[in-house]
Amino acid sequence: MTDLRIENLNIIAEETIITPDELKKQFPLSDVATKTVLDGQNAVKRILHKKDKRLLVVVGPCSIHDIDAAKAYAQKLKKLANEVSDTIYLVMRVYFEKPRTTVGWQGLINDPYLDDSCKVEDGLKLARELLLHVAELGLPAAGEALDIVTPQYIQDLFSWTAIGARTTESQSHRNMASGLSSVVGFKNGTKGSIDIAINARASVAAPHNFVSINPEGKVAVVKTKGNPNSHIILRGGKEPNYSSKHIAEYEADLRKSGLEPRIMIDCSHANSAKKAANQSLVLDDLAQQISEGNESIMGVMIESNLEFGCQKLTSDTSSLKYGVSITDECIGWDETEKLLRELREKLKA
Ligand SMILES: O=C[C@H](O)[C@H](O)COP(=O)(O)O
Ligand SMILES: C=C(OP(=O)(O)O)C(=O)O
Repeated sequence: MTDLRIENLNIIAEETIITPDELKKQFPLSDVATKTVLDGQNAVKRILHKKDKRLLVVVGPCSIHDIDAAKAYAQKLKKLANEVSDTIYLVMRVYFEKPRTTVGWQGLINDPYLDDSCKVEDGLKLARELLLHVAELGLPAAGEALDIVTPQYIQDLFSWTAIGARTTESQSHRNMASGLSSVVGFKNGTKGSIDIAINARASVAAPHNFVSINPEGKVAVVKTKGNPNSHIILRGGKEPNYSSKHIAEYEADLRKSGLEPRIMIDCSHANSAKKAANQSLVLDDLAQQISEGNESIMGVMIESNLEFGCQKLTSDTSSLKYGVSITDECIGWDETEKLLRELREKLKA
């Protein structure tokens, strides 16, 4: 018999999950966590608007795949954050959502057991529990908002948010980011286009209306008033784009668009040719530019983990090495500590 179906031809299953309100009831914000996020959001806003002269450093694993390792990393980072806090404001990269060039593991929320079982509800619970743990240490957290619905579940625990290179030009992401309470950074495109990040800044500052879900999990039209707190992130494209020549050009582009030139530089991705060992070269160059008087560099991003490098995710997850990234290469903890202490000395000088 002819199959007469005209929709859902490619859908295998649909499963309803916990609502944002229910998840927040299970993992409520404590007073300490609330204070961490509020202080974190405000500190980043002050840095963005030049009311705080410190350099914002977003540092941490390329992706979180092991909760215990992430907690151990957060513990170390909190100590270092206190040590360098006179010149550097540290925010931990707690990235749960990974965009892929083609296909691959899409992060802890999408697939928490790393085995394609894709237990998203468990992923959301693990993510919220870890974010609460980090906030209760007094450490602010940074995330990439890749999925446009999951912010309803966890965004109250982030002090800074990125929109990635593959989604900066997306209307849905700009709509969603216009409603975020934190500062939002827009990456340049994977091929190096800066105009999409500049346009995203203009877009995100404006009010938007879009379909999403509300805290009770019902489909809702969300109306935003626009997010006035944004900046661009240089992550390299066909080639690195952090040199003083590149930065001067982008400062001029931002000014031409009527935007304050506020720029974060990602030491990883195409700026390091995805080689973790190159991140220190980028950081050195930026420290030099700042000491020579550059005032638009407001932040840097570093991909760092407990251990150097990366490892392939295989079906035998029990063979994974502790503290090693399963996505992009990261620098290890010892180097992270050394680089940030040196950066502090250079900035002080
Ligand atoms: O930061 C992570 C990766 O660069 C990004 O998710 C793309 O990864 P892929 O090219 O390995 O898919
Ligand atoms: C995916 C990331 O970066 P980009 O969007 O620049 O590729 C990231 O920072 O994890």
